Amino acid sequence: MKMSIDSTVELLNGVAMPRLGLGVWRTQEGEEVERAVGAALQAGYRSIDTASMYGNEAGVGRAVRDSGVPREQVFVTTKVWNDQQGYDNTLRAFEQSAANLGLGHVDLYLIHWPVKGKYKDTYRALEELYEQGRVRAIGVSNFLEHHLEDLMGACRIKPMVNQVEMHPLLTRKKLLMFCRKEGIQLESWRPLMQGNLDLPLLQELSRKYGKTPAQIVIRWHLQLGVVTIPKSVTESRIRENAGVFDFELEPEDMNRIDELNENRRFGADPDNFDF
Ligand SMILES: NC(=O)C1=CN([C@@H]2O[C@H](COP(=O)(O)OP(=O)(O)OC[C@H]3O[C@@H](n4cnc5c(N)ncnc54)[C@H](OP(=O)(O)O)[C@@H]3O)[C@@H](O)[C@H]2O)C=CC1
Ligand SMILES: O=C(O)C(=O)[C@@H](O)[C@H](O)C(=O)CO
Repeated sequence: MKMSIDSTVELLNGVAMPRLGLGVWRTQEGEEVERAVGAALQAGYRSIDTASMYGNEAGVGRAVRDSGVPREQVFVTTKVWNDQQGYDNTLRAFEQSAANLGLGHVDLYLIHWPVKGKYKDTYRALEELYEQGRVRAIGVSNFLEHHLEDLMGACRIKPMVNQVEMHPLLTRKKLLMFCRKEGIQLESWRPLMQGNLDLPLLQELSRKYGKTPAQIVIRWHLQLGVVTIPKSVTESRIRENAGVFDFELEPEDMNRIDELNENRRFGADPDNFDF
């Protein structure tokens, strides 16, 4: 029998978060981001992942407002950038992001990267915003186990989400287990390896299931219980990437994809970044 997957996961505080969202990194502010977000909402997406660093929060907000989809049905994530961290700076950065978006509350507010010496103060500001009802959920991004342990030793409200680089060449099994044990929802960025999908196994599975390599990879994330946010500005691909709820990868194929792991990052190492 086909494994059916709900369209949302329940976060630690009971808030429902869509399992699939549209990522908008390097999607230009203005027409490009408005078109992409509009196409995604029309295709059934109900989650958009932006960040103050992406420079397109205003376009995301306009596209959501103009879509005709009720605000409460759309889950919008944004993130505090590295040079905005610290308690007071983060509260200010949030006001700017909220004004850019123009959507009232923010659904999920994340610390973008674990800036040493600052992320605990930054997180205190996120707790404050959560308690004030300005954000429906809070969490982190690019946190390794040691960052999470350090933060959880100091915070009052457990992070609800950890958004990290994850894909078939970087499977993050230990971190995934750790987050599952803690009830922290893992969310994968760069899920499609930036479009580098021409691996022989993905081509083979594409033929076997009658699905594209991108759909095979997105389905692998979903069957692992990971929330994912593939990016595209191409309408046909935006629709394609949402066509992942009508088939199921067999357990042995899930394992074969797991075995592609090379611990290979396309992005920065959270223990060694400088931006
Ligand atoms: N928290 C963090 O630090 C980070 C978060 N992110 C988030 O994660 C999102 C996704 O990651 P991202 O780095 O954008 O990379 P992805 O792995 O999502 O890949 C995006 C690339 O793949 C292409 N693509 C999309 N769909 C398909 C398809 N069906 N077939 C072939 N190619 C396809 C896109 O092209 P095209 O657009 O031309 O269609 C684009 O070039 C970001 O947009 C951002 O929201 C990303 C990096 C870091
Ligand atoms: O896209 C993001 O959210 C990121 O944080 C990264 O792309 C990061 O900015 C980076 O890779 C810088 O080179």
